[in-house]
Amino acid sequence: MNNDILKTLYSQQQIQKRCQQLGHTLDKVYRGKRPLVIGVLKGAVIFMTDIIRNMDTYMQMDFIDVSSYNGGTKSSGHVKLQKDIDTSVKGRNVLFIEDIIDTGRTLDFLQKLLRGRGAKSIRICTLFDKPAGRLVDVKPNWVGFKVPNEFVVGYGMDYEGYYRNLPYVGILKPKIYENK
Ligand SMILES: O=P(O)(O)OC[C@H]1O[C@H](OP(=O)(O)OP(=O)(O)O)[C@H](O)[C@@H]1O
Ligand code: HPA
Ligand SMILES: [Mg+2]
Repeated sequence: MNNDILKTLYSQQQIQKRCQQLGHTLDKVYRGKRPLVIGVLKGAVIFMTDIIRNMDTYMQMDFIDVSSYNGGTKSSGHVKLQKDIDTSVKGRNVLFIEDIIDTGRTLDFLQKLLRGRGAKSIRICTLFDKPAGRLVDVKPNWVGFKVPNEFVVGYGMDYEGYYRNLPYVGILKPKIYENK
């Protein structure tokens, strides 16, 4: 897999350090609020498991599965709900955990969905933010790192389902996805 990466953007060590910092910040914010922490499948799984272990806060977790890239490098423009959460969000403090916000479509869809179900508060923590990709106005409350307007993989982020298990994040060589 390493051979397919053009450039490393953030190392495993940098990511782990940032997870600790963000976890401690969220710990202070959510202490006593019993949040429902929702991971957005599949990309957020790796970050979710790292961040919550840096929080000494009573919380519950759930997962929602939406997809719009279908494994490729371009958003289809249509966010499809593949699997819903099992928990009621009415009156709950919801914290979304995401791997990346790019066009903003995924989180725009999810915020609207849970607002309609009566969540008390909805906040977003994303490890990566690609502001130059934004097509819909979504503002995360906490961001780990910014990434340039390139297709990035690793630490949960995929191309055709691969590379999620890379412990670091890098730019994928365009030759991997060109002529597809
Ligand atoms: O801001 P956006 O343009 O909506 O892009 C961000 C979303 O796209 C990716 O998910 P994807 O739909 O590829 O599903 P996956 O998490 O299963 O890879 C990523 O994990 C985010 O959830
Ligand atoms: O740059 C990206 N890489 C992987 N998945 C993504 N989903 C949105 N943007 C990206
Ligand atoms: Mg995702």
